[in-house]
Amino acid sequence: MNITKVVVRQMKMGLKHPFTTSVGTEQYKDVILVEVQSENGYSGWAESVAINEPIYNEETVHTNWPIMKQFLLPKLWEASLTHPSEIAIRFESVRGNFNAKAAVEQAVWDLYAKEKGISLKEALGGEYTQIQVGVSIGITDSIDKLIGKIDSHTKKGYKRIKVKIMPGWDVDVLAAIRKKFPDIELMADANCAYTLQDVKHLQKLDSFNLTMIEQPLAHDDIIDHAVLQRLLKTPICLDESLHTYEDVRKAVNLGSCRIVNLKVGRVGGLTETLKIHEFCREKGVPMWCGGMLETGIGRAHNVALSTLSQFTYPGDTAPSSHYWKKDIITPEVTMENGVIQVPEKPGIGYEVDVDYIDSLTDRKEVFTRDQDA
Ligand SMILES: O=C(O)CCC(=O)C1=CC=C[C@@H](O)[C@@H]1C(=O)O
Ligand SMILES: [Mg+2]
Repeated sequence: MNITKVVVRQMKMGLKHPFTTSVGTEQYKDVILVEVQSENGYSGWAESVAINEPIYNEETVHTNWPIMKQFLLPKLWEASLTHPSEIAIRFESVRGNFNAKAAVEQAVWDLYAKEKGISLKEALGGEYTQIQVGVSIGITDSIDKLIGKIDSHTKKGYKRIKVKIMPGWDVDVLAAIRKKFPDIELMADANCAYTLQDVKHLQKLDSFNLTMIEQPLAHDDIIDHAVLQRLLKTPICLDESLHTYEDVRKAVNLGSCRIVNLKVGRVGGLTETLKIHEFCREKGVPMWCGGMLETGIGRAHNVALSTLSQFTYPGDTAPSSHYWKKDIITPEVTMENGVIQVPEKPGIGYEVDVDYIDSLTDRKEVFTRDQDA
């Protein structure tokens, strides 16, 4: 693959519904899109999951741009590529900045698959022809409103309901949910809202038959999570704490988690995702695809990686219509009876609506091989 041009865009899309977690509320998304073009005329696409403020991790759309421009994109020109995994090696000298690295690396994976004429699922070694879909419901103004949302989403066929919890919005909420929905597959995401001082309180969650409790403690911890897991019956799933294969290896070996939420943007891309997947497969650790309110381009990547064999739990991979009035891909990602049919077309398998993207674009920069990036 000879990459000749890269287009970086920042666009704004309004979410259909504000999304509230223990760390804040998102009403819209500023999204950085990366398009890599090859001399053969193909375009590979991906998006950064970085948001406007450093509340989920330390990156933002504002940090992504200079890191891509100064340190990542010039590495694309170093030599031609035979496989996208070579990008991850070139990016090793750049510390952190996993969202930015992933967006560039994933776009190269899409380009690679399109040049080969195979789906991204096939390029990754995926197996499933359809994926089970879960939905993540943000914190609401009242328990009744949350119950109403769970009811409507359950009727839409979602295979798993994820609710957000935090101190003061947890035990009563889960008790009300279980009273109304005793049998649904239910999990809770705390987004780092508790500490080891809350152990006694967190042990009350064991009575709600949750499939997992996601990221109860600090975003940069695996030690306290190992202490907590030994005191809980419910499996802990980690999200924010896991940035690399090494983090996952240590967390699993320490007993900090029994389930892994895999967000390709959090771990720096699909090559690292495959390393983590292989480790979890060998250790028998179940995985699922986490979401970052992606547009259709990021969603398409998530659908493809959810076909890997160890992704045995429904992911946060709701269809386009759950988030957007109009998505930036055609067809949009749709769901029937709680499953998404995995596209078999080359690359991410959906057409990118470039005209619509350009109508939403606030900033755009073109980088070429013979330019000082
Ligand atoms: O994309 C989705 O539907 C999942 C959304 C979601 O749960 C999250 C999005 C962004 C950051 C987090 O607050 C949270 C998560 O922790 O998974
Ligand atoms: Mg999470």
